Amino acid sequence: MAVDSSLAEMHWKHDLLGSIEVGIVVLDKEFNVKVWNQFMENHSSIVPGMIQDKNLFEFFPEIDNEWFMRKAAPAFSLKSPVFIIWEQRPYLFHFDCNRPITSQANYMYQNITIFPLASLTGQVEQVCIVIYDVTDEALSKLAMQSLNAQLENINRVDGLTGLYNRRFWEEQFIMEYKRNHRSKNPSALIMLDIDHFKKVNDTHGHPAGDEVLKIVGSIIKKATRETDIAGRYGGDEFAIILPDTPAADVEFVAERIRRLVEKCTVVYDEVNISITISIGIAGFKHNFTDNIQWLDSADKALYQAKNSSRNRVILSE
Ligand SMILES: Nc1nc2c(ncn2[C@@H]2O[C@H](COP(=O)(O)OP(=O)(O)OP(=O)(O)O)[C@@H](O)[C@H]2O)c(=O)[nH]1
Repeated sequence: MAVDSSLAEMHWKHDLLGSIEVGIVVLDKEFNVKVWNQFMENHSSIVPGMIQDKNLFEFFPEIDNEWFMRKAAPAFSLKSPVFIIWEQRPYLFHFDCNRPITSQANYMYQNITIFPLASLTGQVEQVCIVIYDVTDEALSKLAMQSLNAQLENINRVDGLTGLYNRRFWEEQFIMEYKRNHRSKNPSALIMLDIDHFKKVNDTHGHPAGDEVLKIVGSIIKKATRETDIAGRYGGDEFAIILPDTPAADVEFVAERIRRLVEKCTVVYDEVNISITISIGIAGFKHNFTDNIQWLDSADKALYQAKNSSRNRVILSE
């Protein structure tokens, strides 16, 4: 018996649309659904009979329709395909991610292509949207980005105190020095050193000394602004850049840190350890010829503080 050829064609088209692992949706100019394949049915639980000839946005209110219509416009008017990658928008249809429970994805990441479908007259009355599930690719790229960010952070941060390490702090200091030459608002530099720290180590042990360093680091973090650049310069010495800050304000910050350290008691192995710090401050001067001069000024002020009974803040001339 001869099979009607158009019926046979319909049959294989149906099979084809049903078996491919991408979403296929055909829309007319009013964004009414003309084709809805098995992939779309499986992920949305909407069968073709329910959505056929209905407006897409009524079924998917989460789609930003203005944005989507703007994106699809070139497919209708210029007859050119449009690509939307997951980095631009993670998904068009909010479908669950069918990965194992251990997966971090809360939804299916999607790449989208919108193809113009031209009629025999060359007019584009419909477009075909192809939805690719790119969850695995997206997750591995996001994991890689997060790993890189962690590595970058490890490279910048002192493991003990959580402040910037010396190398990164010095890079910032050089940039700040150059910026100050162009700026009208001078920044200031604080150098800070724990008093008689060797004695802390000798009396209570190195781990107790480490605890003291951690506490001083956390006090510095608490007492400074997010825009200030605080680093562990080495051993028990810390350095802080305070961008665009007048000397009087810097003295106030330094004094606050000094008092907080003086008031706090570090408890280690049930032993109370009291400490003090000495602080030197140097404001930026336009006659500095390199950044080391700025550092030396702050260091000299710190040395003066150490030499005048410690537990003091000295502002360089
Ligand atoms: N616990 C611990 N000690 C450190 C670390 N890095 C350096 N030190 C010690 O810090 C001490 C630094 O001492 P100094 O700054 O030279 O002298 P000080 O005893 O603090 O005396 P003044 O600075 O003159 O008040 C040395 O004993 C170092 O061994 C560290 O990461 N942890």
